[in-house]
Amino acid sequence: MNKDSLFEMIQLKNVTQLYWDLSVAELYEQAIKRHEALLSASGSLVFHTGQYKGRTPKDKFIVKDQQTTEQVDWGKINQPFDPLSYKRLKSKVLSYLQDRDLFIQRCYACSNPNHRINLWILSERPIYSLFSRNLFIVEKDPEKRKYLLPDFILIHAPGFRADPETDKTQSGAFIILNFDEKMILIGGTGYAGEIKKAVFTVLNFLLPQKGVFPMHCSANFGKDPQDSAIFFGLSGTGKTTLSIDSTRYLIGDDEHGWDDSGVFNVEGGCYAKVIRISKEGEPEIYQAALRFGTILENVIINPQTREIDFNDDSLTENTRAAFPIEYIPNASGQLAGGHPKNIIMLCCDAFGVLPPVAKLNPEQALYYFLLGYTAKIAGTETGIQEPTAVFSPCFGSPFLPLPPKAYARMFKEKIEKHKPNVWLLNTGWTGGPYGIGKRIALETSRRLVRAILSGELAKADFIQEEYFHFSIPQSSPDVPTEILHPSKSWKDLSQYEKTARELQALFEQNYHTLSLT
Ligand SMILES: Nc1ncnc2c1ncn2[C@@H]1O[C@H](COP(=O)(O)OP(=O)(O)O)[C@@H](O)[C@H]1O
Ligand SMILES: C=C(OP(=O)(O)O)C(=O)O
Ligand SMILES: [Mn+2]
Repeated sequence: MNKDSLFEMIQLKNVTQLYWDLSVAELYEQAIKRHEALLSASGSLVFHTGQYKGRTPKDKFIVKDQQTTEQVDWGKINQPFDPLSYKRLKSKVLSYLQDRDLFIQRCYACSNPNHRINLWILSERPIYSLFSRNLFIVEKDPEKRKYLLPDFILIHAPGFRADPETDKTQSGAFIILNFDEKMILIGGTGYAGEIKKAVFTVLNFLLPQKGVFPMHCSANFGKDPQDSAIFFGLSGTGKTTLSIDSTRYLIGDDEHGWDDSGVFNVEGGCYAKVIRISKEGEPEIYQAALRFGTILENVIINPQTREIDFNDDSLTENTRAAFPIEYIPNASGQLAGGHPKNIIMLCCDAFGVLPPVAKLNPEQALYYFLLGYTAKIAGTETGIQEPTAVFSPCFGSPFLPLPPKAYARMFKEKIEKHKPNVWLLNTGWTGGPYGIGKRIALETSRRLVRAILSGELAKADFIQEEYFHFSIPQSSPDVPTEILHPSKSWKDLSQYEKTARELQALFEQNYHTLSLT
């Protein structure tokens, strides 16, 4: 593909210079030269995203074409965009890109060759070219890379702002997926996570068409690549942190597919939260975050010494490190593993009602998969901070174009066929709700995960919990038994019973609002 055919394909005109597949060092130079980023004392590259420091689901749209009209679960999450407005906005973005430099990375998503999707990521800024290089999979052979034709093109113009009135967007920012044209248009937002999650959303539409189950989960395996485990969970529940473990080999930290041969990573890199990260708690991520090639997003850096301060949350809690998966010492190298023997559903329960670990029967597994529960701490406003329950069906509703039942059906088929053990793991509060109890120590969650994955925990004695009816182990290696059951860890038993009943009612209410027929 040469410059002219690219221009013809996406009607791009008068770009000053096109930079194809720049290397890490070249992208560093470009980003620094343009004052987009600062070199840290340890070698990573720090950049700040401006107004947007997290995803904005209300700015995301899917263009209504024949295929999407019929198949997409339209509503609050999947918002339609009309093809004519898309055409107009796209030409505005393309005129904005005139007389600018443009950085292109040719890479792909899905490590399984049968499901590979080639991507061209075009950005006006070199830092996002480096992000794409780090997060997606890069063809090692430069000759092959040169001839990589795109299945999807992503045009990224963070400096362009839409006018909601004329452009039919919700704000100056937009993430628009066009399946007919096989294009993704992102503008007005500098949060790098939008790039990877937009591609994931595309795959959540395309993979099911081939009978592949796409999952918002992390994955790793033990000594045997067939002994794989997956960890479902909403943002902040521990997918990245708990799947990166010195006793296991990492397949991936966020997005996977499951087909007849097992699980495979969609990506080739990690996007780890680094707020208050410690060398002791998360040694693998900590060292990766400091390395040459890693991008640190919205992390604070000393303007003179160029030392990084991971404790500084003055820009956001959502500070991130983006690096290739090889930066994790025990990355598996093959980005794939067998059919999961264990499935762990993570939640961060700020009500402190769910036990640190519970075993689920297949029916309960399907119920919790559809529910997609976690609970967060409400914004830091003055006064009391009440935990708020979040329900995100299939642990990823912002990324799922199809109705939840489409993914639930695949989940059910997979667990019926491969019969994994399914567990619920609360990485949130214990001994009481937020404000009274405390967050379960990362080390405790790690021990529980190791006991699950070694097969040890399945051998424990279990008791059935009275509100939720799942099975709680009576003991687990190296974990104090009294923390395993909330009715024992809470000081105020009647308060526990009241909160448990309330949460149970919330679960039922939410489950019934899902249309599953
Ligand atoms: N018990 C725990 N289990 C897992 N993570 C914990 C725990 N306690 C605190 N954390 C912190 O919570 C965050 C979990 O985030 P992360 O692993 O990035 O979630 P995800 O990948 O699901 O978005 C990390 O910053 C981690 O240090
Ligand atoms: C990148 C994201 O995913 P996660 O927090 O699950 O790692 C995100 O939600 O923006
Ligand atoms: Mn993550």
